[in-house]
Amino acid sequence: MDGIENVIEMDGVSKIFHGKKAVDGISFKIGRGSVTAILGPNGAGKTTVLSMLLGLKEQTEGSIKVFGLPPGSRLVREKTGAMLQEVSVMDRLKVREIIALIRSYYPQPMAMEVLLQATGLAKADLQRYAEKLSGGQRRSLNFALALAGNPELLFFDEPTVGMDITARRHFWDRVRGLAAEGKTILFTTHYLQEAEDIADRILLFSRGALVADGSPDEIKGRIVRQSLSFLAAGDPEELRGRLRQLAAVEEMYDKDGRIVVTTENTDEALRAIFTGGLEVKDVRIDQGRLDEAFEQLTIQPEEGVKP
Ligand SMILES: Nc1ncnc2c1ncn2[C@@H]1O[C@H](COP(=O)(O)OP(=O)(O)OP(=O)(O)O)[C@@H](O)[C@H]1O
Repeated sequence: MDGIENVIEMDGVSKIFHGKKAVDGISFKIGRGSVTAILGPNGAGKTTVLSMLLGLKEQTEGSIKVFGLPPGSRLVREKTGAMLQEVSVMDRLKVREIIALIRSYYPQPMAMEVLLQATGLAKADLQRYAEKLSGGQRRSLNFALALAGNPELLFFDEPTVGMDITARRHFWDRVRGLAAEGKTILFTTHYLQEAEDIADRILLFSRGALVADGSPDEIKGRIVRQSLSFLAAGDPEELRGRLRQLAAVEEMYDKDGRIVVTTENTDEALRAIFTGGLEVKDVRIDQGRLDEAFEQLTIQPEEGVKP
């Protein structure tokens, strides 16, 4: 242990490619033993952030520290493992030889038995040539290579793309096992459910910027507006006019023949509606979901027309 509490520190980091900002003034810290998801749509800058943290790309502005050191330093590399989107394994070598080679680079590699168990690679796969592996087996081999050095910090870039549901579940079960051992995990995904299910913290990226940072619940609580919907029991125009006067009502629109109002506090809005004697019927409360939050935060400006 090196006594460093924050495994990762990014401060005001930007990356410019040919005059275009792919990453725009990002700052965050990642504590030891946490499982963090970088969530965002295609092109949000997720892979670029991982590449900078791995020392594969240099930032244009800002400072990046991993274990208190510049990314890519030898000491950092010894403590880090990564599974990236580009799956390239060394052909003409057997799986056992590739793993042995990568293990040999590290001072305290993970024992072969443990490695097989942690990644789901079968013993029989070890004798096969990498080029003969199926897509799923190649993923397992890449997972094994990421773990070979028994790293403290693991990066996974969209790790479950192309995996079927069973493979995905097994993968995340194994990652949870690694997290339970105290490893720090940072992964990118554009699956909301995955981020919500796996991570204890979500960094939400949109167009290169960090637009929300918190636990899945905090993110929901912060940005998901609750809504009420109902039918008009009397004159709908009069009802709309009176709803506009209520402080608890933020926005109002029609959807599927119902009047919808958004509010920060459904209890207060309901109380105002009933104590004011507003004529409503068939009232429904919608708690809001993370998907809506995601859409709200990552919506492109040209699509950002309010309903
Ligand atoms: N080497 C490069 N040269 C020029 N532009 C780049 C380069 N790498 C990334 N970009 C641009 O930077 C932006 C962010 O890309 P990045 O790959 O980091 O996004 P991402 O969130 O990982 O997306 P995806 O989910 O599609 O992998 C994109 O607009 C992309 O076109």
